[in-house]
Amino acid sequence: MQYDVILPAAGSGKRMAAGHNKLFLELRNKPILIHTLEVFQQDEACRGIWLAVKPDEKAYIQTLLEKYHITKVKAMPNGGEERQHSVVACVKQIEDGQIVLVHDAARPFITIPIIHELVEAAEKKGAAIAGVKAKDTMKVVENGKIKGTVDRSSLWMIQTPQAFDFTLLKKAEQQAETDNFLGTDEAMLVERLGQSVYIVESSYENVKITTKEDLIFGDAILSQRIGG
Ligand SMILES: Nc1ccn([C@@H]2O[C@H](COP(=O)(O)OP(=O)(O)OP(=O)(O)O)[C@@H](O)[C@H]2O)c(=O)n1
Ligand SMILES: C[C@](O)(CO)[C@H](O)COP(=O)(O)O
Repeated sequence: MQYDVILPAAGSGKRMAAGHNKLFLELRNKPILIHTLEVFQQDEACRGIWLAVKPDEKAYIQTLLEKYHITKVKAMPNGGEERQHSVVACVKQIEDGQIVLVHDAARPFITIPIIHELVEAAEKKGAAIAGVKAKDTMKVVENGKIKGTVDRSSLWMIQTPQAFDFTLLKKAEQQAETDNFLGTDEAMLVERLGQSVYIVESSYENVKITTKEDLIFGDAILSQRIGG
């Protein structure tokens, strides 16, 4: 069970408003980006890491890779305007992928058992994504008015990693480019091909560091894991 992982890390962190790439913020004295990279560096099933970065951040990231002995990064292509474009930039660099995962570099708390469940599911079914069951009631709102409530029993909050047969992922990205379609995750691109995508139940700890409150939650997760 081998896989490659694409880590889009070329965002602007607007919602974090840190004044720089939020992935350079530290949790327990270590950059968020490194926390994420270390999971895949340590996973023997991970063949290679493909990291989409901002051109002007490449040199700094290279120093981080050397400092933390991250040796699996195969390429650091320039990210794009949208997350999807950053993922495509990595897809174009992978030559002989079989199972490829796409994982937000901003999700540092993913664990190897969940990764392996996703890889196994993608090997069997072609596409599998991480998610957790919705905990809040979800409603459709238009102009400040509730238009309806979505049945929560079938609602999941979707995360990454998202694992794919590489041929399928490439086909989905190519079709999206042809159609000028922009999705918020890669699963959307595969779904629109009519391909079934399967869920693997993940953890509520697998948060995406997006706003400042997530840093508080993230520190608490690390404290619990380290026992500190
Ligand atoms: N053009 C982009 C946008 C996002 N990302 C990456 O995709 C992941 C998830 O995106 P998000 O959490 O939205 O990060 P940002 O786009 O940086 O945040 P914001 O939307 O608040 O600006 C992050 O690891 C981010 O670095 C990327 O590689 N290229
Ligand atoms: C891919 C994702 O993490 C699934 O929930 C999410 O859609 C990314 O959204 P973002 O706005 O690009 O962070």
